[in-house]
Amino acid sequence: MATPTPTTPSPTSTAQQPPCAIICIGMAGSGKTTFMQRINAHLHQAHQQHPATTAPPYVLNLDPAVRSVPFESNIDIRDSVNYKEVMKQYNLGPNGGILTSLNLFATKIDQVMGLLEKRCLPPTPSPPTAPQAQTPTPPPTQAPLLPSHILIDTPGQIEVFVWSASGEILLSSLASSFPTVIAYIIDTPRTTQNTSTFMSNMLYAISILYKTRLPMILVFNKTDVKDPAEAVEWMRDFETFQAAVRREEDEEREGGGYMGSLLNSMSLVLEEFYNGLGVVSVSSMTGDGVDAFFAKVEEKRDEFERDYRPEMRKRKADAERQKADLRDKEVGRMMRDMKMDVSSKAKGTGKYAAGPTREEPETVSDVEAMEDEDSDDEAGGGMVDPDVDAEPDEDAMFEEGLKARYEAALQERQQGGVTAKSAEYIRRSQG
Ligand SMILES: Nc1nc2c(ncn2[C@@H]2O[C@H](COP(=O)(O)OP(=O)(O)OP(=O)(O)O)[C@@H](O)[C@H]2O)c(=O)[nH]1
Repeated sequence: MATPTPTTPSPTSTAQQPPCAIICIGMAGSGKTTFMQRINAHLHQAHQQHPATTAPPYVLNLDPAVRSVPFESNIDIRDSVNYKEVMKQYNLGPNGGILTSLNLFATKIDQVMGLLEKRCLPPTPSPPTAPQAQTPTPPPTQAPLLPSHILIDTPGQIEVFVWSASGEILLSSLASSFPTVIAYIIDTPRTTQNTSTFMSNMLYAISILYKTRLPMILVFNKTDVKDPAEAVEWMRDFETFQAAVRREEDEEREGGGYMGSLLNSMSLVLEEFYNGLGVVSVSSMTGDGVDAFFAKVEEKRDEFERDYRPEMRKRKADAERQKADLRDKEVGRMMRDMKMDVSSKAKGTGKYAAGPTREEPETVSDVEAMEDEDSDDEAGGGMVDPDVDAEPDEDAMFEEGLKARYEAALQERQQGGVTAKSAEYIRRSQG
């Protein structure tokens, strides 16, 4: 099998640009792993041809159930989680095993992201130090080339990855550090068999798009077996699709009815969705269309920076604002509770009531004696006891200090961030 030479020396980006993360998602057997192998080989080849300007990709395998991976991964979920052992230990079936393995892996997301950022992002410049006399400045060293792409293979059970808490943690963590694009791999021969299979696959893609809110490229794979031109035409022109539906109905002379009209209505609704998608035809077997795929990735990278990143920042800022509001409310509530405690203490009704309790008078002479005591107290009332006067200030300072500490503690707890909190949630749910 002839391997085509990459025509674009750098389908890749400039050296110090953060790499684009490409997440390969697709139904079981659609060819994700073969596609990963192909684009990985393509980037390695580009690196060999232009070692001074391009670096090899950084590769992650997130499929815990795959027996062997035909490419070398820098991070492999199987190194930290034993899928078979997980199934045995938790008494799970294959899907539960994959889900639990992903959950266990997601508890290490901080380490994974730390590693990714260390390997794939330029080092943050250290703060300038005061210039010292006689110390010659060392010549600037050449920064190592950064990978232009991060490639991620996922399990074939799409729902397990996309709709799980761990999948969400992995995706959102990646997207918060790198421009991220989803490559939705489609098994062209199977998907374009008929209009309803095609529509089912498109609905799957749309649900992933809306769930992840990341730019998406539809990769029609296995084009060496079947040309996706007809399916692409169905996306571009809904009338062609509706004509195909009618043709199928005529041929089958059954089914028609609601199915045909449902497909027709959906083709109208989906027109908007198709417009936002990148579509490429690829053969992972022959390498056909890989250059076009990387060109599309660059387009989507720009789209991510232009549309998705500001949207992500806005969502993050909203979440931060909500957290801050919640924190203020909690502090307010606590301070109100404390004030109630203090006032009940002042009235002497609580168990910490201030001062010695007074005995109840039993006789008239007792009452007279007590009144005398009171008037004696009042006589000296003009004198201000400095200790008594200082009390409210001390209380206020104590209250302020407590409030500050409480706010700091709340902030610290909340700054544990989504990932740590979610990881904690997963850990608990595993228990
Ligand atoms: N003819 C042809 N076959 C392909 C192509 N891409 C993948 N295949 C075949 O499709 C089958 C499935 O490919 P995989 O790469 O294992 O698919 P996958 O999506 O990773 O599968 P899961 O890991 O089970 O989800 C294999 O037999 C591949 O050889 C292609 O472009 N052309």
